[in-house]
Amino acid sequence: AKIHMHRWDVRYEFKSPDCYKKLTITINGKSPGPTILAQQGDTVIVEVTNSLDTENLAIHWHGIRQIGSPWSDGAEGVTQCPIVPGDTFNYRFVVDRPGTYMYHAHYGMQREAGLYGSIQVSLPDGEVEPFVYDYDRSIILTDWYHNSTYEQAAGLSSVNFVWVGEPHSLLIQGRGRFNCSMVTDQSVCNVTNPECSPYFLTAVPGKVYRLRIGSLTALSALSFQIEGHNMTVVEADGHYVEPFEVSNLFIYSGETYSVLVKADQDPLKNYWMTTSIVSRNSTTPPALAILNYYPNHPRKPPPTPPPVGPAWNDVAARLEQSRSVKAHHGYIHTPPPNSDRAIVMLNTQNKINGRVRWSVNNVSHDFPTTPYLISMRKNIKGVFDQKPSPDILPGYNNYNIYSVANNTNATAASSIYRLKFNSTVDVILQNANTMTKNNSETHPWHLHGHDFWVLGYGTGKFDPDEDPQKYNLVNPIMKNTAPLHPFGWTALRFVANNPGVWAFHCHIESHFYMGMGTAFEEGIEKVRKLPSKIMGCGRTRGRKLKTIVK
Ligand SMILES: O=C1O[C@H]([C@@H](O)CO)C(O)=C1O
Repeated sequence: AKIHMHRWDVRYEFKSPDCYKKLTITINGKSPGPTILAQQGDTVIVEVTNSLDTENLAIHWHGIRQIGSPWSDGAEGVTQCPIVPGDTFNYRFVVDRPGTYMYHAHYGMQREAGLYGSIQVSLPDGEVEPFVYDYDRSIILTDWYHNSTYEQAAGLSSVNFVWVGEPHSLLIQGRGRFNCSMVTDQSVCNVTNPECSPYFLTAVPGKVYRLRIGSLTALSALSFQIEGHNMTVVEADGHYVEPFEVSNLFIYSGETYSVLVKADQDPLKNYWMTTSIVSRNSTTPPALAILNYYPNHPRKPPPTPPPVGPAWNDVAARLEQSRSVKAHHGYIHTPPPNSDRAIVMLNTQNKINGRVRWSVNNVSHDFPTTPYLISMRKNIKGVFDQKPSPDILPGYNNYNIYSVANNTNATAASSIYRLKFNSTVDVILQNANTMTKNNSETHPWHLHGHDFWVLGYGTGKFDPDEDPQKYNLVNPIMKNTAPLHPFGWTALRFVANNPGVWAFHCHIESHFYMGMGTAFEEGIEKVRKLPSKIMGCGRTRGRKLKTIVK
């Protein structure tokens, strides 16, 4: 196994990814940042220098389980103190499974300022994938706001709630196009800026392309489509999928998919690749990229109008595609037949102390200033709420998921779930109506430190007697992120076998910021000695000195 050493300098720079000039977080001058390439079993070391000057930093390696290195997970408040301006921090982890992963900032709402990139882990020498292709490309889809994360965070957490609203544009691999005619100042928005020229993928006629598509949107659920070409889904979150064909790929923030595309259309023209918003009635226009048939000019616009994405409110189509994602027949990890514990997580929008928040079982999550991993491993008392979050909302049976949420009992707390080491845990995510009439949103839930089996998706309210009998225990896909569809439920199973403390949260940046998450602790006593570099905040600060003074 090899060791890959990366040195990253993270700073703010003015960039124009959608032609509009905005302060963007870059890595070594780039957003998206450099792609991490490694082979299964390799060690990756990323030496991160925080040159943001006035802002803390933490970076999460999304989909990497961090077995034996929970302190490298990069979840600020959970596994480490933030990297303060000017400081350097080494992330060191083993990439133990082949597949498509991502990295992104995990401090405040920093991810949406542009700190993200791809991780590609290849198979060991001599091993092959269960599908063939000629070339592969990584494409990360994001949505993009011209407002600063500070402005957004202040609006979300004030009593006079200001919602972030719909994004200004969508980006395909860091490139989009804002309508500059809405901006008078040419120096702020200029369509001829090369930074916002459309992304293109050059295809040699007859060849097969593996597109590794990831989504790191701040808010939006997306559909991705290529004019005139179907796509065969072959990988999801690092696991092989029993291949199925789609004309559009639904993808939620935090997910990755590999699709195969054959360049078998008219080679004399180029084709549109587009991504558009679903699940919200958005005003944001689709992003356009070009599938360029060699040797046409890559900027030659396709002669036809871009394909229109699916209807934003067609939940059934999205549910059906979610259900189609199953483990590839030669690569099934069979889940344990039963679970030791089932946690039903009711997702609600609430008002707490006059502020709009999101809750699970009436608990809206607040992060403690002392990271859980450190306080639990070092037995520092009194830094987070010890009363565990409930496994089911008291009165759940009478909760009407279709009525406007008015459960005034919700509180903000830093409590988490403690799991028995090696136990099998089911999490049933249950959606509900928001505080807006006839409204329920899509929430992609992401689990750190594990892959879970997706046992099933359902509509309406989960029935604890009937629905588990319909779980797919035969060939469920394993993932690290799965959508919870409007007014529906999603059932997940995982084995709590990775010593550490692991965040579990809605991957929508603003929802996570508004409390939509929690954490799981398992086997904390098995965690090796914590590196001192993760400390320095909250009650982890100056501990030795304190003892001496006493
Ligand atoms: O958290 C959210 O708040 C708004 C809306 O529910 C209240 O303005 C919205 O669309 C969200 O997803």
